[in-house]
Amino acid sequence: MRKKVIAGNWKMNLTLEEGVSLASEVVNMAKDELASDVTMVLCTPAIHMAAVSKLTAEVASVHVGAQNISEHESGAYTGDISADMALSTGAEFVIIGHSERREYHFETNAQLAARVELALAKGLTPLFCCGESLETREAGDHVSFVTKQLEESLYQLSAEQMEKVVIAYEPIWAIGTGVTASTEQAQEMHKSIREALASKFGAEVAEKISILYGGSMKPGNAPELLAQPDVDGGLIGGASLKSRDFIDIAKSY
Ligand SMILES: O=C[C@H](O)COP(=O)(O)O
Repeated sequence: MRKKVIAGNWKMNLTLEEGVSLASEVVNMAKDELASDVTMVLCTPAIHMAAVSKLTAEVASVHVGAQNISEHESGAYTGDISADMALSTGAEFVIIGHSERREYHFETNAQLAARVELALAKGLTPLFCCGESLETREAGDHVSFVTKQLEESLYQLSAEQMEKVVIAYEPIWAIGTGVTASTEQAQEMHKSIREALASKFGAEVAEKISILYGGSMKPGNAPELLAQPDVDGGLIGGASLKSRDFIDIAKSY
């Protein structure tokens, strides 16, 4: 049975006070309403993580994640945060390779490979993001593009390491646009990702890996997306900033 993961990516939103208030609402609703087999993750801005971790400690199903870590352990990297720093706040997950970081910070697949390895070595669960642009999809190259992202950032891992990674497929054209991938588009890509992982790491490993969908997921479209056989959860941006919507998505299973 694959882990069901509903992760919220707050991106660069909310003051510390607003973030604590949102996390508190999510924790209280999760306590009252959420099935125990759903893992929720709040990927907050770095400065919120310690305070939010204190709140999530009250409920076993809600965890904190960082939105990024450096591939360096420590040193003169102004503005970056290390895996150890994230861990010291109570974070257990980390988003690696979000398309916004790939685009605005020019992160490369090789750099992301190093971050995934460091996260695993330190005991953080990587939420590894992949996904194609509209141009790539319209050219019909989406499967090969995403497969290349996996090859260049994950194929150096051992099967034992790979089992600990969570993948998030986020078509760039669906992020923050209100346009969601159709259930067929999502399932096609999730199945392709699982097949690629099976051919590299073996079917048994691939079957254990949770593959999340991200891109305009909302309470209205979550049930049909989450019902797809290879969709094991969601990485949610905008709708994770509203406690009611976020919890309702998690209840869609
Ligand atoms: O990390 C989350 C994704 O970028 C999805 O964002 P969105 O739900 O606002 O489209």
